[in-house]
Amino acid sequence: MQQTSLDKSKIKFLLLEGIHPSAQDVLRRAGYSQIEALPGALEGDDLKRKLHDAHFVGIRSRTQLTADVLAHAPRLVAVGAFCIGTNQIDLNAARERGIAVFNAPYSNTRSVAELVLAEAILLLRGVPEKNAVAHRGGWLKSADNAYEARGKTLGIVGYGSIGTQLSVLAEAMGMHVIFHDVVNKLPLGNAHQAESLAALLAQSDVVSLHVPQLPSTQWMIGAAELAAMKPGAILINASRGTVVEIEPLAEAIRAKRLLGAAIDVFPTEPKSNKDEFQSPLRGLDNVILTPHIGGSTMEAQANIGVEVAEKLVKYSDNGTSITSVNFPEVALPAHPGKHRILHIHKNVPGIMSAINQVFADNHINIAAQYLQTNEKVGYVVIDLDAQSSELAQHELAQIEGTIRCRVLF
Ligand SMILES: NC(=O)C1=CN([C@@H]2O[C@H](COP(=O)(O)OP(=O)(O)OC[C@H]3O[C@@H](n4cnc5c(N)ncnc54)[C@H](O)[C@@H]3O)[C@@H](O)[C@H]2O)C=CC1
Ligand SMILES: O=C(O)CCC(=O)C(=O)O
Repeated sequence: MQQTSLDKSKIKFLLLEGIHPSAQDVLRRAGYSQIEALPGALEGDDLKRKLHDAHFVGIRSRTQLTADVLAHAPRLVAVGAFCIGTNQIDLNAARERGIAVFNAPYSNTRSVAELVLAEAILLLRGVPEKNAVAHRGGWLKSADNAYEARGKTLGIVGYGSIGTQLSVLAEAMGMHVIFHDVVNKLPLGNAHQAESLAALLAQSDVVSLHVPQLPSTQWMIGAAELAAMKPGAILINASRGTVVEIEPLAEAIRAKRLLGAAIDVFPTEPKSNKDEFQSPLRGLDNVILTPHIGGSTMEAQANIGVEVAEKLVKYSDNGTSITSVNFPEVALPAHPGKHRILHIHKNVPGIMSAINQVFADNHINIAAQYLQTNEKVGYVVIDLDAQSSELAQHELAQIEGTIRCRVLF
């Protein structure tokens, strides 16, 4: 169980994976000075060593925060995922340790949608292959297998933030849009929901995947699904590398059953820009291979830096956990003149009564109290007079089921 009450000068932020400097600007403006920013991801013992005394860590998609890694981060209060996906973090393990996780659910949406649309147009025209041939000194002037996007059907799998943004852009280009989602979604514009994934695959000239990494999306496009696509169709994956089986895709391209593909995410991705990228798709001219840069634009990265850093600052400064992906969400007002206790506990019967008993037994007046729970964890925030906070924190920390107890001044 962690008991903490630190002033800002002692709070350590570790920012990995080249997070945009806008994040540091936000943290410094908020009064935090202990910030270590590294350009790459860390793993294994290097990651554990760095996390040992960090209170906050910022990562992107590469750093794996497993249960084992989190167990080596005794002071960690919150994680900032400076991206959309949070599959690289064991969210349950974090929650059970009282570690809140925040992300940026919308800041790179547009960047992904624009890239995908551009790839669809280039692939429909066979540009990647013509470009590769020209680089080798050839000249592939031909209209064979070159098509306009206008009038073609785009099938979007996963009609969430990116899928819907892409849908609007594609319709503006004159494409027909159909989509498949596990949830019934309001279609934008003239798009409509396909009856099933199979129906979408059978009708689409371009299939683009925008689902999260989940057990249910693992290998959702394999040999059978590729065979169910229209002959000469195009596949685009800028979601997660676990969604598409790469060998059957390479085979479908080699056999010219599919016209082309654009793949931004891979089952195994190099750990850094210095490592070799290995894939059966290498050398296939009509496959666009990009190094997981769907969200990597200056605009998106600067916005993400600000958005996630602001969430970490709010959580650190006053306990606000709104938009956390694994934690009860509490929006808290400022607490001028009061100390604030943040008590994170297992959501078990009787624990709130034990907490309130501490205040009754010690005659401590509660100025304000906020409670939010989810299935596993409760998060109670209590404002009280400064002279009582040390005693209250000490007593609250003894309650069975306490995960973490922090005081803010
Ligand atoms: N390549 C890159 O750099 C980036 C990749 N991403 C990836 O894109 C994913 C999607 O992002 P958003 O659109 O913001 O997420 P979102 O959560 O807004 O949308 C995902 C949609 O997929 C649907 N879905 C879930 N399971 C499904 C299934 N089995 N079949 C069909 N639909 C299913 C959901 O109902 C939801 O509508 C992220 O989870 C992330 O992994 C996101 C940003 C950048
Ligand atoms: O920019 C990154 O590092 C990861 C982008 C991504 O995949 C996401 O936002 O989920």
